[in-house]
Amino acid sequence: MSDPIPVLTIDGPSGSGKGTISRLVAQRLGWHYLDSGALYRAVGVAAGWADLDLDDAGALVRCTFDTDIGFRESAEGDLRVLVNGHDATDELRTETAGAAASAIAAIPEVRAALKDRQRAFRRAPGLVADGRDMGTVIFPDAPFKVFLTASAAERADRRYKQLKDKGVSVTMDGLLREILARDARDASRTVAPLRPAEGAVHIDTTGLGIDAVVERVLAVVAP
Ligand SMILES: Nc1ncnc2c1ncn2[C@@H]1O[C@H](COP(=O)(O)OP(=O)(O)OP(=O)(O)O)[C@@H](O)[C@H]1O
Ligand SMILES: Nc1ccn([C@H]2C[C@H](O)[C@@H](COP(=O)(O)O)O2)c(=O)n1
Repeated sequence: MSDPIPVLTIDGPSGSGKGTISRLVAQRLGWHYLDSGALYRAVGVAAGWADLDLDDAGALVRCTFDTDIGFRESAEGDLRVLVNGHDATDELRTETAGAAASAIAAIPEVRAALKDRQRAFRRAPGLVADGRDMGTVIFPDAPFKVFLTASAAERADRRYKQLKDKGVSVTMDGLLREILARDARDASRTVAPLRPAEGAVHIDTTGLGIDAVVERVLAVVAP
C-alpha cells in the first residue's frame, strides 16, 4: 500500500537553493522539513572531531552508526543541528564540512545507515525533503518531485555573497572550483548519484529570485 503522507522532494546541485527554497515552501505548506545534507555533514563533522581519515570507509561507517544527530528550532525560529549533543550548526555550513560530507556520501554503507533516519521524517501533514537522492532513492513514491538547478557561475556567486555576509574570506575562483568538484563527485559516484528523478519538474533558477522560485515550486504541489 502506498504511503498516504505526501512528500515533495527537492534535489539538485550545491548552491542551487534547495535549502532556502525547501524551508520557505515547507513553511507555506505547513509541512515538515528534512535537510538530508545536514545528516551527511554531521557525520563529516563528527569524523573530523574524531580525527578519522576520509579514506577509512570502515571507521566512517562506524562513525555514522555512533553519531547522534538531532534537530531543534531555536527561539529565533532557525533550525539548529546537534551532533552528539553539541550545537554544530555553524560548523556544518562550512565548505570543509560540505566537502567531507560529499566524500563520505559516496560510501554505500554510510548511505544505507542513514536511510531509515531520513524516512522517519515523513510525518503528517506532509514533508519537504531536500538533497541529492530524495526523489530517486529515499522517497521514490513521492507524489511531487522537483530538480533545482542554476549555472555554476550563479551558484558560486550566491555562495560568495552568503559567505561574505558571514565574514568568511573566499575567492570566486576557489568557490567555483569547489562547486564544480562537488558536482562532479556527487554526480559520478556509483551509489545514489545526483540526478533528476523520473518525472521531476526541472526548475532552472539562474536569474530567478527566491520568491519566484518558491511560487514555481508551490505550483508543482498545487497547480
Ligand atoms: N533563487 C535565488 N536567487 C538568489 N539567491 C538565492 C536563490 N536561491 C538561493 N539563494 C541563496 O544562495 C545561497 C545558497 O542557497 P542554499 O544554501 O539554499 O543552496 P543549497 O542548494 O541548499 O546548497 P547546499 O547543497 O550546498 O547546501 C543562499 O545564500 C541563498 O540565500
Ligand atoms: N541526500 C543527500 C544529501 C547530501 N549528500 C551529500 C552530497 C553533498 O555534497 C553533501 C552536503 O550536502 P548539502 O548540505 O550541500 O546539501 O552531502 C548526499 O549525497 N545525498
